Amino acid sequence: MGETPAFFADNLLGDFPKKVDSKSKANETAIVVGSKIYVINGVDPESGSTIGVRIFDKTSGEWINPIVLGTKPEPSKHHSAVLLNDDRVLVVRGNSTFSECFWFLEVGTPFVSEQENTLGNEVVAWSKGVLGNVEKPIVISGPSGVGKGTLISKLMKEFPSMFGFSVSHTTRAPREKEQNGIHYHFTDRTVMEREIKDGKFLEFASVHGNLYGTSVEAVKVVADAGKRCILDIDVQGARSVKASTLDAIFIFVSPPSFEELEKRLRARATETEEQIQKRLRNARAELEQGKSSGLFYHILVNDDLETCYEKLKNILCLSEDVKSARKTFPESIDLSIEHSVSKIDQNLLINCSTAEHEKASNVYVLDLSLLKGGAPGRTRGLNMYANNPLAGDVNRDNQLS
Ligand SMILES: Nc1ncnc2c1ncn2[C@@H]1O[C@H](COP(=O)(O)OP(=O)(O)OP(=O)(O)O)[C@@H](O)[C@H]1O
Ligand SMILES: Nc1nc2c(ncn2[C@@H]2O[C@H](COP(=O)(O)O)[C@@H](O)[C@H]2O)c(=O)[nH]1
Repeated sequence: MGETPAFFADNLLGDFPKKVDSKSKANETAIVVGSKIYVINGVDPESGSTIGVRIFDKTSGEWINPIVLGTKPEPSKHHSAVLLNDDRVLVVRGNSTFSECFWFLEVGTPFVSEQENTLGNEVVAWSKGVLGNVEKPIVISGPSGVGKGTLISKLMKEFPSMFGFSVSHTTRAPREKEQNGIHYHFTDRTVMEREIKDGKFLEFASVHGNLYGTSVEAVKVVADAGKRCILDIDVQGARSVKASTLDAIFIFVSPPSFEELEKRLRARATETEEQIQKRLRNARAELEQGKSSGLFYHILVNDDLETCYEKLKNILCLSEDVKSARKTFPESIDLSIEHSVSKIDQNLLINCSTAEHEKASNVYVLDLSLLKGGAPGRTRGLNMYANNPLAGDVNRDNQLS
């Protein structure tokens, strides 16, 4: 049995408050769940290592080192912890950007129980909290030259904070204006084949003689930014996504005629004649599959661009109201050592006020009512807004001063 840290030895014996934020000078938090106390050690970032978790079993008086699953948060000099629903602990890391601030330690969720049964050991599992009510990803397919990229660019331009593009990997050579990491991750076939074997891809396909694929990371990056992911992939890729765990909306874009498709491909002038011929041959098969496979619930004919774009927005329920309701989250908040957190119903109040900054609007409300997902991936649906107690008004538009 390990040594009980002095700061909460009394609590182990006494009436340790349940469901209450706890904080210690030793950068450890202790959370009571039934007969167990979960001790989270923030670790001094200078000494490295990852954030640690131990369990004290009050019944046996023993310390347990659990198997820790999921991606762990980076060490943090100070953090707070709050128990939610008796099955997960919300950890708020100090001095952190939003994307690294909120973490969930699952201690009694169905996932953890299942893993405990399989592994025959005490298990805890981390998942990262992601801001925003990210909706289903959108898969857009259609023959080469039909206008998928054009429609996606318009959507991203009009709703920059709402949509994020899944940057695919490809073995084809970059076109003149294409940038690595923005339009594609341009890569070698041998490297990509190895990464496919290593399970790094959600889907991949051989398209027009080259390999194309969506990495798991490409989709995660978009979701972590609190945005809805758009995938521009071929029909084979769409089929693989449909068979995967990613729950997406599938849209097929069709040309008004084959002649018009050919005209657009030629006018784009990005392919050689041989490549154009190959793409047109493949287009016939893609059009057939797109319309008859039952894979695509939405089929859009891209005749007049503006009309087609409006129809796309209708499918995605992008009315003017939705547009104006959507606001971006601030980049980061300063959770100094002084911060405190408290839970009221489904809201977590994070108070970062200090003596010097007491006039500043630095009380934040984290809305936990729409949580989705969880370990071993991400816990999504966190919503946050600033609450200025001095003005007595809640600013739900996230416009932090
Ligand atoms: N509705 C439209 N009317 C006329 N031209 C269009 C229309 N939509 C797109 N285009 C043009 O057609 C060409 C092909 O469009 P785009 O590159 O977006 O196709 P794509 O489907 O993304 O092709 P690929 O699959 O090869 O990437 C571009 O030059 C674009 O400007
Ligand atoms: N299955 C996948 N298909 C993809 C992916 N990224 C793009 N594509 C499709 O390839 C063709 C050709 O694209 P181009 O940029 O060379 O013109 C087009 O139909 C895209 O939809 C991917 O990751 N997976």
